[in-house]
Amino acid sequence: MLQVQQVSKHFDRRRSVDGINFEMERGEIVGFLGPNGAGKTTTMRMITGYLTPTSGQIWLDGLPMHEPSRKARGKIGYLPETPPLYPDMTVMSYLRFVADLRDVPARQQKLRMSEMIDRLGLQGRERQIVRSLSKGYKQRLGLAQAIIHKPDLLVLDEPTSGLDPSQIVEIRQLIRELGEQHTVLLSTHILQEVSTLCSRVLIINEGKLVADGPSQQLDRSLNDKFQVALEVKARPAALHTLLDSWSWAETNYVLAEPDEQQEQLIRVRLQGEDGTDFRERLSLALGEARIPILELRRESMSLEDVFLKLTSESVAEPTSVDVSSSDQLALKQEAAISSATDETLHSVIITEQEAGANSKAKANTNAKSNVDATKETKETVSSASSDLSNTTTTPGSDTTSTKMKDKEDRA
Ligand SMILES: Nc1ncnc2c1ncn2[C@@H]1O[C@H](COP(=O)(O)OP(=O)(O)OP(=O)(O)O)[C@@H](O)[C@H]1O
Repeated sequence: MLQVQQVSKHFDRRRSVDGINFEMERGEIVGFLGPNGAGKTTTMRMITGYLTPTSGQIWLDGLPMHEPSRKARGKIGYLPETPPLYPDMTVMSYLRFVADLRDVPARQQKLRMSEMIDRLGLQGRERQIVRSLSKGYKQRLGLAQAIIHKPDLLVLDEPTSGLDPSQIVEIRQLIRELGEQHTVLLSTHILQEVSTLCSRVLIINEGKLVADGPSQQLDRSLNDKFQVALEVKARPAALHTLLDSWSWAETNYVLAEPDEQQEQLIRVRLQGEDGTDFRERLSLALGEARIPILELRRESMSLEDVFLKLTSESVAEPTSVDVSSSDQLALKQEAAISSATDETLHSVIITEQEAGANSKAKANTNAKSNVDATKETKETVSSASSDLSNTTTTPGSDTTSTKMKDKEDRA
């Protein structure tokens, strides 16, 4: 339905959007994510025909949006970050005005306006002056103006930004309902919003598209091996011997006190050879060794982890399904390191069986700098969006001592 082909936008020679490509199918709800200044709004404004691309083409149902005709514009509904409302009009007079602008035939206008009132939950507010509406109701009216002409594609720029939690829930529900009849492109900083609303996610960073795929699949493509986080009570020495004897799970890291002979709480992250779930086997093996399990949970990257990873590094090509093994290695190191506290980073030794001795040394250095980069990005992103920072979690943050070993080192 929508084809964005090699689109760039330069402002004063600065590339705000840099050669992006993607397509959207009818009926999709696509989340458009990126840090502040990444180019989301600029891209959306080009798709809606409000900005002309410096280069590239945008096609909507075969009509060129890079040189939009009135007919092409009529196929799009757009809710910018600040809803385009006239504060001195009443709700009804504003809807009539927009219906006129959007070429809704005069004989259909009354019906269409009352449909908008019902659909957007604006009953009882028809005669209210727009200025006096709450932010949530202004957003509803903004959505009404975006769909009054029954567009095929709905483009929503941060539709829940600045709303209180109950208004966010209401607007999300409305978007979900709108998604049943419209194709939706939605930009947001709230990753949970993408998980709950969107079938697919696009991530843009510094004007370039760095990821495109179903949100679930993005997580898997960056994390294709089954991983578990485990907390047990054992003597580290005994646990190491047991872990070494398993061929079906590889130890990513172990967090334990230095005393190898002292029974203690130990945190372990294990990784299977592939995506097979080995939790049952693991619990049986630990039971047999009489090692009590205090916690066992599957570890996967959250959408937030994916977002932070992809926006904290420059990626030339969008990640859709595959990543290189070196990328996976860096990811594991980053994940392991981010589980340790700041105080414990100095004692971290990276474990990677598939990496050679040289790359191990390099990995160690990279891992530490990754921590700084990741922390910095997290700070940037969280200052940019309080919603994002609310969902940040780093397992193992209360650990007092970190020791990471691999089987080779111990041998
Ligand atoms: N009209 C303009 N003139 C000059 N620069 C612009 C203009 N519009 C956008 N930019 C620049 O383009 C870059 C991308 O901006 P854009 O608004 O698209 O980012 P965004 O991802 O929507 O950010 P945010 O999440 O903060 O809204 C920024 O560096 C911005 O300053």
